[in-house]
Amino acid sequence: MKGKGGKIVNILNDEDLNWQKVKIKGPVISNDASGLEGLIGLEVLEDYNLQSVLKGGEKHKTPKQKRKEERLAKKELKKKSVKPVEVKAPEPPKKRKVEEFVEESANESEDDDPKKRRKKKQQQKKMKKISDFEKIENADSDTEDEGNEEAGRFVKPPPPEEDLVDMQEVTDGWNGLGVPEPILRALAEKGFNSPTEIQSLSLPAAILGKKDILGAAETGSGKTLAFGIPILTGIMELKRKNIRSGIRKPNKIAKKKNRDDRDLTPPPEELVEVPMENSDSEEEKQEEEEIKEDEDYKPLYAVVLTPTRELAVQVRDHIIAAAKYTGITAVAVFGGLAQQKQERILKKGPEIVVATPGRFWELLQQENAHLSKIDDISFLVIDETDRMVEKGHFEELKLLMRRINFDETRKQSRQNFIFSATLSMVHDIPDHLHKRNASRKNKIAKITPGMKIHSLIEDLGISQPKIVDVTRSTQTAQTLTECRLICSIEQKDYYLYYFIQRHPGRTIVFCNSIDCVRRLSTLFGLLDCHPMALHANMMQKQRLKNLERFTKDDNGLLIATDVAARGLDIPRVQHVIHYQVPRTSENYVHRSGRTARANQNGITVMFMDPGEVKSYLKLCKTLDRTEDLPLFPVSDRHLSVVKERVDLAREVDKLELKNKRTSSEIGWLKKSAEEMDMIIDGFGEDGSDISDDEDAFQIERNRNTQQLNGKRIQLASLLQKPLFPRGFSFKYPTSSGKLDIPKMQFSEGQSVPGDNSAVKVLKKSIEDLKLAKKQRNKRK
Ligand SMILES: Nc1ncnc2c1ncn2[C@@H]1O[C@H](COP(=O)(O)OP(=O)(O)OP(=O)(O)O)[C@@H](O)[C@H]1O
Repeated sequence: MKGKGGKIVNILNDEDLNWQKVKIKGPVISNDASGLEGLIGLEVLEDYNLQSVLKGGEKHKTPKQKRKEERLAKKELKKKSVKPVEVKAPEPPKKRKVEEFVEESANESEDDDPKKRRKKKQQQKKMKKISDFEKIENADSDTEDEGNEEAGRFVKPPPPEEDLVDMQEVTDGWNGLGVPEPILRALAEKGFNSPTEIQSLSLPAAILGKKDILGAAETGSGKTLAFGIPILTGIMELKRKNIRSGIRKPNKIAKKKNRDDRDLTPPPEELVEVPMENSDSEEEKQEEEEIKEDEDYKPLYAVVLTPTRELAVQVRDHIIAAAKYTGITAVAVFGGLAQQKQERILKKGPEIVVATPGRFWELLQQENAHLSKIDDISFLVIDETDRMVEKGHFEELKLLMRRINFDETRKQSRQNFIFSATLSMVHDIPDHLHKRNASRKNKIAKITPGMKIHSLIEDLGISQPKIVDVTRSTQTAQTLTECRLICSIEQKDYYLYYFIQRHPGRTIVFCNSIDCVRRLSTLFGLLDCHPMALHANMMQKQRLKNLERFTKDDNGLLIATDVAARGLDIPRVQHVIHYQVPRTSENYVHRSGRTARANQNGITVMFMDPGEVKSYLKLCKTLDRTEDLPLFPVSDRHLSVVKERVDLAREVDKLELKNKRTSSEIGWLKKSAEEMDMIIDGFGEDGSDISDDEDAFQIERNRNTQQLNGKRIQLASLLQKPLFPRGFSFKYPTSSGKLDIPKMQFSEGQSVPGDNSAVKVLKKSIEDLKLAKKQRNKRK
């Protein structure tokens, strides 16, 4: 219907449409105060296209009006419980059926029979799960489309049909966990046919139940994807629903608490809204800008915090691999790299940020626009949590938690993931407290795993998480073989060289200090073992480079501090050597966990000198070990050759150091002489050496150099000879005193046969010892 002179006239084009005049009783020009003043006639239009009417109308609305109308429409729809009409591709009949069933069942009046009622409820629950899963599946295609429109880099052609069939077979093991198809596709590509234990227990609670997860599982058991998959699934869901944040609804208590808090605490000054008197056009302009900003808004959905930089890079890579077909972006932000570069990366608005807490907090303090959205994140992960909450280590984490937990509603609508291999590990009361306990009434009790977990939940402000603890009482991976090697401090270098030569393979050596890493790196460099160092005082670029080189070398040797102990997932690490007994049981578990990952075999050898026995016993107690770790067998016959080489390398190292010192002393002398305008013995007026024979410094330097060169040549010729000659048989002393001689055949150019691994050698030696013991007992 239109009135002449009304706005609607402009909306519809008179020439195209079939307007019909309406006969009105009485005068055509109304002037009778009946509310129709100015009306000169009526026309109706019955045959029209609603879309064009709406579109035409939209043109004339201010953004404010539009938003108001949208709000009203939504309210109206809510009242009527009608879903908003979306232009959708027709859904496959099966999926529609499931949803209809759920809705129908919900609307049906309840049956009188309680048994039937229960059965129906269970059925509804089951169908709801399937429906949720299918909704997520549907979301994938939506998300991909969004990605396609937003950025060309996310455009992915649909997989060919035969691929889909194959993929379904491959990913059968993931059924019923709520993992959407694009993620399944990426998992299939990686050959992950079924979930690991921690994944299958956490995924349904996280994806379908939207629960906080507190997960503890052995090292290398796939914890990264146990939080990575639910986060990616959740982001896909939020994107599909066009929701910026809040994966779950906050409860009423949270809302009330928030209201109460707000009533009690005055808002910070910067949050006080100052009413502005804007003219209409100014307001409209502002709103238009707001809308534009809205369109450009890139939400930060998830933040993952890790204790080390290398781990941040690795977690990002794992997430990116799983997100390959989702269009979701993830970046890593950590200290030691150019801040500007990281700011540039953040400007692109990645949906997931993996970070170390220090750099994250630093950027937040500088009001980085993207990271400031942390208040609105939907997912928070604290990886290696027990390490992250250690006193004095991560003050920034506490500050971050205080900030994001300030708003109770947001806190409640955020999903949290707390993971570590040693989350529930507890320690005995220290000796000094034991003594104090004896004289006290109020005794200090040992903390239980439950208490530890509870205190973590309290510290981090997490609500009723699902606790998934699948760690074994021994805390280490099932496929890990553990042993020790007793020797003096002096002998440790010999045994390390022996081990590396005798058992080639990717090896990580852990030390308790940076100095020790440096010394060993130099020594084993001289012994041609090509070690890579990793410690906190290295340049970050070098750290990453060394790690990369190590990863590429099948016989790589990494010498590191505990900075490499947690989380690093380097494929096919065969040996982990604790050059010193680790300071904590947690460090032992995490260091050892760099091998025997993802059900692969691996061995860990702890070198211990007599001074370390006490630490070793403490470690055994915490790790619930009732028996000593077995001793790793070493063939003493070859230690003399090993010793000769290592000693020579040590001498070369010493001489090199001496030479460097002499050179720097000469340099310092020259510089001082120049500054004081002096001529000193042994140098000409221009500071040049005048005679090598006359100057004491020069004489010493020359002698050193000669000696050094001689030793270098000697070492080089030794290193050219095979350490274990061809046809050599290893002999290990047994407890009976007899020598056990394993039969081995060495091929040309191969010092140790491939199948003679450290694990096998140890197992064989354990069997032999058992046999010898049996025989001894028989004789008795
Ligand atoms: N479902 C799966 N099937 C096969 N391999 C998997 C699966 N999930 C993860 N993995 C692989 O297992 C390895 C270990 O995973 P991840 O690094 O997540 O272990 P983790 O439990 O976090 O170990 P840590 O405690 O040392 O940090 C990785 O190489 C990962 O790609």
